[in-house]
Amino acid sequence: MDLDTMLESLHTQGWCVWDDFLSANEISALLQCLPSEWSQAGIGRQDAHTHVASIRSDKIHWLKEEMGQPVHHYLDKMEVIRQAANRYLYLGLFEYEAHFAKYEQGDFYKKHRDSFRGKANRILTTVLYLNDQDWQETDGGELVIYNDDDSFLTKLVPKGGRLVMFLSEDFPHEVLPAHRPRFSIAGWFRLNGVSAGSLDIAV
Ligand SMILES: O=C(O)CCC(=O)C(=O)O
Ligand SMILES: [Fe+2]
Repeated sequence: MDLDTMLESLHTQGWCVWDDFLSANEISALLQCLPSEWSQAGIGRQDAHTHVASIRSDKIHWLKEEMGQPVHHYLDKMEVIRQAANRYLYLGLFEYEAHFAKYEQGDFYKKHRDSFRGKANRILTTVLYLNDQDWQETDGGELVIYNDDDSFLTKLVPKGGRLVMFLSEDFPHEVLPAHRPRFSIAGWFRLNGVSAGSLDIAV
């Protein structure tokens, strides 16, 4: 996979898988940047963090440039993707927000969409896996992606260096319970969220 193939896949099918997007060395450098403190993940931006536990049990920590050179390097690569997606797919992506996610044994994220039609804000979802290369199906934690009509599309093991991207509105997806600790960076390219006259920009 390269940038052109990625753009072509996003254009024709709305999703793509880029294996070895980062090398094993780049992944271990990112793992050195993992935070020591994690927050229980929420659902939705305005959500009061209620009823969350039945839907997702992962823990997250938002990425910041200051977290170190490997994070900086990752965000630089995402910036290249943002500009390419805007230039060739006219997606109008304005910014990128991303968090580390930690799924401990048994953790899951039930089927959901990352964005809802009409509230277009998150446009393009990215998930980069920070696990070993040899993650097996028996280790659980697969990402299952569905079509817009909820029919099964594909099931992907979260092996290290793999980058998955899909249009946030169009693909319901879920994370099956992990049988061993599972680390990732989940991110979203967003529009400049001017809604109801108020600016909604990730900080
Ligand atoms: O970790 C994954 O494979 C997907 C995570 C996800 O769906 C999310 O954070 O919204
Ligand atoms: Fe998601």
